[in-house]
Amino acid sequence: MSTGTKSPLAGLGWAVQLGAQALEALARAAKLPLPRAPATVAGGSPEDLNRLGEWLDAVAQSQGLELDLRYTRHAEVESTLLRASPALLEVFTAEEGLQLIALLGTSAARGTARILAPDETVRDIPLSLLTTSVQALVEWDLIPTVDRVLERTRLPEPQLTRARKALLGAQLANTHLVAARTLRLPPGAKLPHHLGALSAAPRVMLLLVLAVLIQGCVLAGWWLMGQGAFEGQLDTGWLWAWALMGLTAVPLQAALAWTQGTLALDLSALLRRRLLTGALSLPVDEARRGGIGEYVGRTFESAGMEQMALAGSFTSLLAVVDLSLAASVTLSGPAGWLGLLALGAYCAVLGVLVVRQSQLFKGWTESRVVMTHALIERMLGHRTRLAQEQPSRWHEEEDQELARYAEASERWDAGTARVMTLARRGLLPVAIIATLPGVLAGASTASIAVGVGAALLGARAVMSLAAGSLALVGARVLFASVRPMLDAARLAPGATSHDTEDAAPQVAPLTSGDAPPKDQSLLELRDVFFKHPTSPRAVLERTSLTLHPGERVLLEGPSGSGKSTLASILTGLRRQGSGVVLLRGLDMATWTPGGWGAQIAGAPQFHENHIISGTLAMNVLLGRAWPHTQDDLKLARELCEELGLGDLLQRMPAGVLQMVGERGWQLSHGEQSRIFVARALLQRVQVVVLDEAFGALDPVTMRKVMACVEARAPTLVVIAHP
Ligand SMILES: Nc1ncnc2c1ncn2[C@@H]1O[C@H](COP(=O)(O)OP(=O)(O)OP(=O)(O)O)[C@@H](O)[C@H]1O
Repeated sequence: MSTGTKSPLAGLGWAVQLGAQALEALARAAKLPLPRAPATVAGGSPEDLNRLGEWLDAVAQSQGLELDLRYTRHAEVESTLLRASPALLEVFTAEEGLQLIALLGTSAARGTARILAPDETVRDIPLSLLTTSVQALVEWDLIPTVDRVLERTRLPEPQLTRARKALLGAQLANTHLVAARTLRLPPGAKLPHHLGALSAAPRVMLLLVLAVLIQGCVLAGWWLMGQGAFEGQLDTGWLWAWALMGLTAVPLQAALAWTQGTLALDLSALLRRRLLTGALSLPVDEARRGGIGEYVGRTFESAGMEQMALAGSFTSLLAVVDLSLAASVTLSGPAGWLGLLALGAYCAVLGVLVVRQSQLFKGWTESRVVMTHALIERMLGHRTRLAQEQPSRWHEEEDQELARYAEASERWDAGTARVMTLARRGLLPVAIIATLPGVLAGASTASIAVGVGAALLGARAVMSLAAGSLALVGARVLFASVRPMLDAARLAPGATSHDTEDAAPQVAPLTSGDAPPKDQSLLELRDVFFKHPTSPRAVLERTSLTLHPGERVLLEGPSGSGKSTLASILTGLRRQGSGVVLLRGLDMATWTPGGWGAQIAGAPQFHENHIISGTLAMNVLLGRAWPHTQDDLKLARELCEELGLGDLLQRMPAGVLQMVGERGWQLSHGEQSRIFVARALLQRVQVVVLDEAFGALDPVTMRKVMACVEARAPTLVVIAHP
């Protein structure tokens, strides 16, 4: 495929070994915050190009950032690149092989891409060139075949190039590839950093300016009309001026809606990402405390919070602009300072009523959360209750919960109706009373008209402000129930690195598969103590354990003695109460959760583990980078066969790509437990911890599984009953 000519991308791509520098330069150019002390990543450069993605993820994490994969079809690479920046791209050229491109931006109109070259100069290149180089990642092994076909056609250039492109496009129509890795802040990064990255402050300023301009146009229009009418010269010129003011407001209104809509979308996406990350990072005991029902309840509440917070903030913001204009018009009307005082006092009364509403909303929300929790519990325990509970008791609690909910709803609705009616109708009479002294003192007709206009404007602003404030107090109440999840997002990988100004450096995932020398300890526990907050006695007391590379350890103990608790500490799911836990000589506190997880994997007890709805391959390769490579799929098949699942694979029409889980092929107890073992073994970690993983297996299968685990796990901890 070599043409002997210089590649158009020559000198513009970063060598793969310079991936860390490329990421840092890209982050700086894209104005993303970098930590003062980046975390350590073992292995300065990727040793295995098949694991380049994992290595880049680890580097991004060490810099307090994350890479979001833009996985797309061959034909859609260009449209994906248009929305991907800032991003790191893997490209393939015949002359330089695999390289990285730091993409800063794209322009669809000009068809160009702005990239950061290794000498840190910014260059514009054709977007099509970038697209072709990305597509070449999956094309290169097809090109010789396509060229052989085209050779016989003896097509001249440029038809030959076009024909090659068309043939490759047709062949690879359903092939997926990673078009780009977008560099962004992890969801758990500090809120000001996220708001800065979204340019939230200038966008809010723009909103305010647009709102003032729109109201200015409306007021100017009415002033023109009023002026013309009262001076008796309402000719066509005045009407044109009025119409012009009205028309000017139309594009401004469209710009306002666009700015508000796009900002709301960005903020809502940020909130959802943060919630999702938080839900997955909740400490295991905290997540369990409320149970699955409370989890689901909180998720529902988060949707309500998002809606109320966004709608409430925008409505209140625009209402404040309207109210300020209404106040200034009131001042120039016959009511003057008295009118302003009346407006202020009225807003204060409404404010008190709105705050009172928050108590009612809290009660309503609590009864709703209790109801959701109870409903989920009932659904989960449905069969048990059908079989074992007295039918007469089935709906007893449900009826009581419903009655409490209906009562709380009624109180909230009645209160809201009162506030809104007062906001809608109450200000006008107050404004008229405040205007009376001015009118009696002989104010002119024009001045009275201004007073009426101010009252109408004020009434509208007060109504919007009341609606916005009600939504905001509601959002505040819901925030309290969603807060644990939002806070937990800060525990997610990469999220803590920006806060390391005085904290200890964190160790990001080590991508190197090297184990320490055999005489050095790999994992060490010294005098570990652990107690559940709700329990008076400790589960683990002065527990010590040293594990060297390659060792096989069997942990036995009676039921309730703390074996699973110890396993959860080893796998990093729980932090010990006191004592020392060292991995490769480094204390647990110095590792990021991702860094620890990249070294030790565990298969939790059966009832704690889960088959995810998806393909069998996805279930066993859960710990590997997405998308799966052909090598990964081959290994997954091999391992399943070693674990005695070969027969199952043959029965499944789609083999390892068969859908399993709740909505797919229903796996038996023993099959599921072997999938859990395969999942732990395929994580490319140094230590595998299996917690009662063989309980559901017959003796022959168990021997087979044990042999496979012995052969595959570099270092092994098996937990079992005596
Ligand atoms: N949230 C909690 N609050 C208080 N005690 C708890 C909590 N969770 C677990 N425990 C207790 O901690 C102890 C240790 O539990 P663990 O699951 O580690 O035991 P185990 O040795 O693995 O038992 P088994 O062999 O039966 O699985 C048990 O007595 C359990 O009841």
